[in-house]
Amino acid sequence: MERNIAQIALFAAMIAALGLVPPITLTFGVPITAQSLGVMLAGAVLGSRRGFAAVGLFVLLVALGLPLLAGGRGGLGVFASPTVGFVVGYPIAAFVTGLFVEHVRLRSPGLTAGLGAVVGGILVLYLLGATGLAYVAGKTLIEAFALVAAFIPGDLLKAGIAGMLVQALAKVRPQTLEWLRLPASNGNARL
Ligand SMILES: O=C(O)CCCC[C@@H]1SC[C@@H]2NC(=O)N[C@@H]21
Repeated sequence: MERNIAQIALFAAMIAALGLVPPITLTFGVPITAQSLGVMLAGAVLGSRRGFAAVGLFVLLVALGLPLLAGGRGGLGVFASPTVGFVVGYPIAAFVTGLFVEHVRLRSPGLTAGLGAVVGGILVLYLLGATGLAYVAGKTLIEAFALVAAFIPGDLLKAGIAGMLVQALAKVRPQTLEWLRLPASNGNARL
């Protein structure tokens, strides 16, 4: 229990720390940010429920006004900005990444985590992010998807980094990755 709380707090703090990397804001008001790497890692390392809790805690602190988003932003105004779908989608992206690693077995933990990050941290997050962007900026969903496609190369790189970090963690501290111990007979797909 205490260990869970400590890990959840640690990952929320890590996402906040990644906000210190200066963002590059694109013309449509959504930045390239290192924080989405933290979201991928939270799901890939902690799994679905604890990953959701860690990222949810981070988003709650932002909503309460702490300037934890890249560039020192925070407060309820964020939820009326072009990034609303991404911020609301962060915990869901971590949850889906976690679900993936808990239920799919690939050749290595790193590959499982990397692909989980692509599914949760790119596919699901972009779906929510583009929906929010379309709503706030008065664009069609197709137009919003065309805009957020600009993030794909950077986010594929982040998913690769998440996979490599999880692979290293699986070697030096496998007990951290609780999902590694889930039995294959537990409905897990082996690919
Ligand atoms: O700081 C915010 O208000 C949220 C920014 C969301 C940015 C999204 S996350 C997925 C994609 N990859 C990036 O680097 N930026 C966008």
